Amino acid sequence: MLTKIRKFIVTHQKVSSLHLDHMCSCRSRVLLKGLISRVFLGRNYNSLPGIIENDVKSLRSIINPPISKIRNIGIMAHIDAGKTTTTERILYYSGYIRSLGDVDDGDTVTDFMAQERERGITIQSAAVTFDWKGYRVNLIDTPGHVDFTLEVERCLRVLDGAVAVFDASAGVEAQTLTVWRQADKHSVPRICFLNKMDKTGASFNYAIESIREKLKTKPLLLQLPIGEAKAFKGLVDIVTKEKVIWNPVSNSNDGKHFVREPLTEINDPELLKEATEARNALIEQIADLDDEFADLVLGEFIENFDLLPSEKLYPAIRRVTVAQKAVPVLCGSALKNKGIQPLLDAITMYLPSPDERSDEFLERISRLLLPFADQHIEIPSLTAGNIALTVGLKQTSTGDTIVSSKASALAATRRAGKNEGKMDRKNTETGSFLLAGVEIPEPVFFCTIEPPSVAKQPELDRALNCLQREDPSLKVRLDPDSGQTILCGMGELHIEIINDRIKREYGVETFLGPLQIAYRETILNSSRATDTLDRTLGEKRHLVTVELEVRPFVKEKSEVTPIIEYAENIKEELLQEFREAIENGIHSAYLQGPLLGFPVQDVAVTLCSLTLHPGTSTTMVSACVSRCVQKALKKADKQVLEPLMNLEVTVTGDYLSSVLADLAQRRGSIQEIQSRQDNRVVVGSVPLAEMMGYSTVLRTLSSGTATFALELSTYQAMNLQDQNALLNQRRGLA
Ligand SMILES: Nc1nc2c(ncn2[C@@H]2O[C@H](COP(=O)(O)OP(=O)(O)OP(=O)(O)O)[C@@H](O)[C@H]2O)c(=O)[nH]1
Repeated sequence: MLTKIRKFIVTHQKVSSLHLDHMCSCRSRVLLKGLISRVFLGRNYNSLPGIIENDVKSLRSIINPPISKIRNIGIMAHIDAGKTTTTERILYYSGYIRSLGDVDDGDTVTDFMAQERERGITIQSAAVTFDWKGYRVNLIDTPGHVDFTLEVERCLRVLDGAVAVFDASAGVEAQTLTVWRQADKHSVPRICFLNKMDKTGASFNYAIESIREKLKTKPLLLQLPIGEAKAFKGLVDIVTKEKVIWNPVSNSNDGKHFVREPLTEINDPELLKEATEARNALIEQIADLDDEFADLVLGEFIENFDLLPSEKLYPAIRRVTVAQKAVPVLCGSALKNKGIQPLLDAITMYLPSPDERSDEFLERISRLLLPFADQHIEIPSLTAGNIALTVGLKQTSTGDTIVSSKASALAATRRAGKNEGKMDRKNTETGSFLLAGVEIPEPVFFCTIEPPSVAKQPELDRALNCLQREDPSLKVRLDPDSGQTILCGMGELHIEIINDRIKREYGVETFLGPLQIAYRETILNSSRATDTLDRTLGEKRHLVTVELEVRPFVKEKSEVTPIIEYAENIKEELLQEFREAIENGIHSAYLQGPLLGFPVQDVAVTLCSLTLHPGTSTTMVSACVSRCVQKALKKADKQVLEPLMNLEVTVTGDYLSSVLADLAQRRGSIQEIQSRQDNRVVVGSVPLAEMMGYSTVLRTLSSGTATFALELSTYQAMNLQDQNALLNQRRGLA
């Protein structure tokens, strides 16, 4: 059997991120993407007016941050929108300068050329590096003047994200349009910052409208201003429904201090109403752009968006931002020191790291090693026919084939075909140049696994992720009801070893729940159901009606993959567009059976009819089909299936009878008893549920002489009595 087709491009030592060397030194050298360009910045922070050496925070506060914690960001805008002032505030709040510079006084950090200071404008791109909440940010302040567009373009080529600064009283100005197009050309994800909210004439709504109209982009409103122009006081965070107010105790107005407070019905009824409406609109907007988020919203939160936690919104905002489907919009006043810290948070939360900007099918090999038992020797290259190890692959799992490019895989396939002289046409497809992957047996045991504290959950997730890629027979899933992490493995020992490795190799103490059997479910007769889903999300109406039938379908080899059939009256065009969505819906319904929530098998589905309102999303079709399948399954007579194991016990003759007697009590059936030299080999089958702790019992029965092997044979129907006992036990009745 061939594994899933996955191809990766392997690039050796590809430099895809922006490396900033010795940023604090006199002539900082910036190594740009692909080592193509070099920009020399004549800049000495330590000689700035008002800044003495000790004022500058060490850039080593995060040593070698992981690539996921790096942000290479540009700051771009029309002339005078306030980039330099914003950058100055950023450096101040992140601790790299102790006093605030002012473009009007000519003492900012980034405008360091004499001409820049004299004219109060930015000409050359200046790069600064700072750390913010565990992230390393390399930020380039680009010129806003139309004469220096080339400089902007030079920067954009190497940036992974950008902040576009606007004058909130002017909205989108000419140069912003030009820079925006350049950023489009280089596919740079962006965040908008509506600056100068304190200025007379500042208008949040006007600026948003002009972003929508002129930049032809979808603004994601993440904040609302509290007051405008002279009345500008602070912000409402729409995601968390909190108000953010700067300088609460007003002995200092440098903006370092601010408070975040939840909006309440008593203190801020108007703001709370506005924030709730804006949050609901934001949720609808993101659901329209991101299927994963739409699934979440439609599944759990459609009745009440207030229940959707902020933690679920952040990753979705990030995804649509990185995919450039929409642009988060924040606001503030750099000059009046308001709104900069949330902007910094947004940069780290929503803009991509260098590795996220590379091709999604790109995998980097950092080192090649030759194995000598437990010693490894690093080698520069490897020729065909050899075996070596590599480290650091992030997206590859056991069983995948890695190729340097589609073209090289095709060429290799053709060459192989020529040599063998018998390749058929089908085999000249790239996909056929795959090594046979590993056949992964279905896990039969599962148990919950928990870290010692919630804070350790990410470490546990990381460990499980790595272990799963190494060992595809280990499966990890989340229990949709309890939210617990579930480990599924091949046996007691397998799960024990995994648990032990998590402790030793990843340093996470874990707690395992009791080991449980992975049952399956099926139905005994056919049943029909109809379901309709009618939702309006944003401006779109999604309306779908499905009618389908489920029926028992036993194949020679039972498996969970559903058999799907379509009634003849379903139009071919409809199927072409929605087949995948329908099948995804059926698959997801099969994952949780109607009796105990175990996977469903041996059931065929016939889609009898499908009617759709034009524009209905595929996610809605999936959701409706899934719900309808579950409804139909629930109506049928149901049956639990239990794993039946092939068993071989090797035992000396004197213990044979006690082993057989014990197996009889375990609902075992014996097929034959073979003789192997002095030993007897008992071959039979037994339900897995009866084999918990069998190794200890067998050891006692045979004084430690017998051994046994177990392997999944099939899933068989439980008899009614055992099934009822199991159902009662599961429902807490026994
Ligand atoms: N009222 C108000 N004025 C601001 C704000 N931010 C910047 N300014 C003023 O706007 C003018 C331009 O600010 P800069 O920070 O130099 O703008 P820039 O975008 O870097 O300009 P270039 O480098 O020339 O492209 C200066 O006079 C600032 O004091 C703000 O939030 N509110």
